[in-house]
Amino acid sequence: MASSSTLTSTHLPILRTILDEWHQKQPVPKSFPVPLAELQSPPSKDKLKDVIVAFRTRPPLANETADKFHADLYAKDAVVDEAGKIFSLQFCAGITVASTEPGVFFAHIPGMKWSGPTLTHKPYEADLAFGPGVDNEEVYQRTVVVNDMLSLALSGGVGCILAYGQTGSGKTFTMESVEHRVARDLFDQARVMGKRLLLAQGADHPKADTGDIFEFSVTFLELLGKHASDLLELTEKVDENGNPVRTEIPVREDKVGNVRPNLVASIVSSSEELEVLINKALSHRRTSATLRNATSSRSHAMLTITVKNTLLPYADEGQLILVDLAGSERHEDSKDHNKQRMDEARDNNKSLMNLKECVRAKAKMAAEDGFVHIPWRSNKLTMLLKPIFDIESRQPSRAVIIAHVSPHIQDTVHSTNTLSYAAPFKTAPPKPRGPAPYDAKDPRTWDHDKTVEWLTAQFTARAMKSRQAAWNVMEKQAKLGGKRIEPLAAPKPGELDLGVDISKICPAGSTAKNLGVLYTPQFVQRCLEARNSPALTLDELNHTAVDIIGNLFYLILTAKTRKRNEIMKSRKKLTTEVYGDAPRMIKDYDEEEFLEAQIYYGLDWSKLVVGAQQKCKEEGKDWEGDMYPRTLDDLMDKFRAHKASLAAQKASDAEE
Ligand SMILES: Nc1ncnc2c1ncn2[C@@H]1O[C@H](COP(=O)(O)OP(=O)(O)OP(=O)(O)O)[C@@H](O)[C@H]1O
Repeated sequence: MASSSTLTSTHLPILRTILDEWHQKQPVPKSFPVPLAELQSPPSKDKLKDVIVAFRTRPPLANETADKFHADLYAKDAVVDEAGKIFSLQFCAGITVASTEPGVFFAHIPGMKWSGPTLTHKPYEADLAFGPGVDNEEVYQRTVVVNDMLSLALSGGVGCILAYGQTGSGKTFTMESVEHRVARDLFDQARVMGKRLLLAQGADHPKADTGDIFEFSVTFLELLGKHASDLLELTEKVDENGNPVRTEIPVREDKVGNVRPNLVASIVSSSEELEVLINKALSHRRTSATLRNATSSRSHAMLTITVKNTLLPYADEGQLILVDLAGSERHEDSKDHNKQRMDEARDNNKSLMNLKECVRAKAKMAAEDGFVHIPWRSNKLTMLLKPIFDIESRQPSRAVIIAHVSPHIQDTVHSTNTLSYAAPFKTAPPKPRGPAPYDAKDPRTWDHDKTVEWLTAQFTARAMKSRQAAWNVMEKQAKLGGKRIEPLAAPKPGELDLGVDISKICPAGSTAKNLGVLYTPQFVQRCLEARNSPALTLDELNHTAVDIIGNLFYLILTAKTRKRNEIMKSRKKLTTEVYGDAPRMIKDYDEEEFLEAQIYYGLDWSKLVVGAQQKCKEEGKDWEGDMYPRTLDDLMDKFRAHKASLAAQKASDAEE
């Protein structure tokens, strides 16, 4: 393979001829099956994938070809201006879009034989592929809108859009446009959703006209190498090179397992305010990038919009995370860097590799509906994306990754790296497997009748509780008056008023699996619409509905976790069968590694284990069989990540 440095502009005419011949033999490229104007609102949620991957290439920029060859005066198609300066060289494509949906890019890889230059054409597949003629609005509609990312965040889920690619390939161009469009659409969509929810509450709600029930806060974080800082922090301080000095923000898990870096969270209440904030953060990013005498591609920039539903304050907060990733660098690109730049490049590449592992694992897990370990604790970037990768999170999440490549043949080596990085994220939708065998503890296997029975039991328990509470009050009053009342008898059939019509919450044909994919506000809305008596006040019904859907999510999560434990157990059994009964503690760590980890944690070890045990007790979970092995797993994961970063540091020090 000829690298961009061995390829010269004199090869371009022959490469273009080979490419033309190849193009003539190819079928007509497939365009999008549904034109932009006819794009429907999001498909059914069952059909949405957890990870969607798109490729994008941009048009060549003016004089870019000449710049890439440092203006080769002897090129056959060089156009020279009066001053003798090359201002134009004909462009040669390094990428061809063969199909847009499903997406297929061909990378044209130049090579050299004794007989002259050659081209190899390698296909890469994604869910979507955007060629140079596709504008930002279409990219936004086909990635963010079609995949329902805004409603996901407004409904308490987590949506993440990531832009990946080589420096100059168009990541920032895409992400800035996505950010501005999100600012444009988010508030309108929030008002529509708010009005719908308020309507279900009753028309006389004070905010029924505006639908103004969401609160939005925004943070903007920059991760440069291992150093996180707040792009919204105003700073006057500059270092000796004139670079702005921002406070380093620690990125770590707190006691309850959240990763919430201490950033300035700005409250915004309109598209205009969000626009202003985005522009401010982007200008800080540009300024610091320019002052550092580099491009923005050296850092990851993460804009997080957090959404709180004031109508359902006890439901999870939604998040929309937009990440403009640092450009990946090849060793060749970084050979002239100073130590600091090399360290940054190494840290960036490491975080991008970890990100790849996590995204792949998430995509695989969703496609197979099974358990796959997601190593999100392995570095700061993936830790910051914990809500996307933590399999134990109850929040639904979805990620769209847009991989950008340069259109030029001189960049094909880089482009193939980018495409082979992102292509494995594309997974086939889960195969229809027929109904899973019934398992009383796994709602995903329940039929309609069992689901109705469970819902009825949930509402009955709630009604019994309020009946008991009402009786307690009566008994207390009677006691004060020196009287006694009859003990509370079991309700007669039909006597208990549940306050809702269960058949409206779970209509014919619907099962727990269908309810499990509803967002919390959707389930609440359904319950409000099914309200048929004043037995439950609106507020009580809101609470009860959030509790019940929470219980259902919990059962589903526990069923998945049980599966995880079974898989881990069977893995251990397999290892024992093959290797004999090695001196193992729980799972697959040996005693030596276990001891090393305990030394690393010191006194914190027992504090963390006892803390987890306490929490487990409070939550009524299984310690021995479930939470204890998991706690150890987590501690060992962190320890291994620490060991891996020490090893990487050592290796790079040795290289120097
Ligand atoms: N689809 C596009 N159409 C037209 N111009 C584009 C497109 N994508 C990118 N560009 C232009 O290409 C140049 C490089 O794009 P951009 O800065 O977004 O790349 P990048 O990958 O973010 O680079 P870096 O990593 O260095 O920040 C910019 O001048 C941008 O305006």
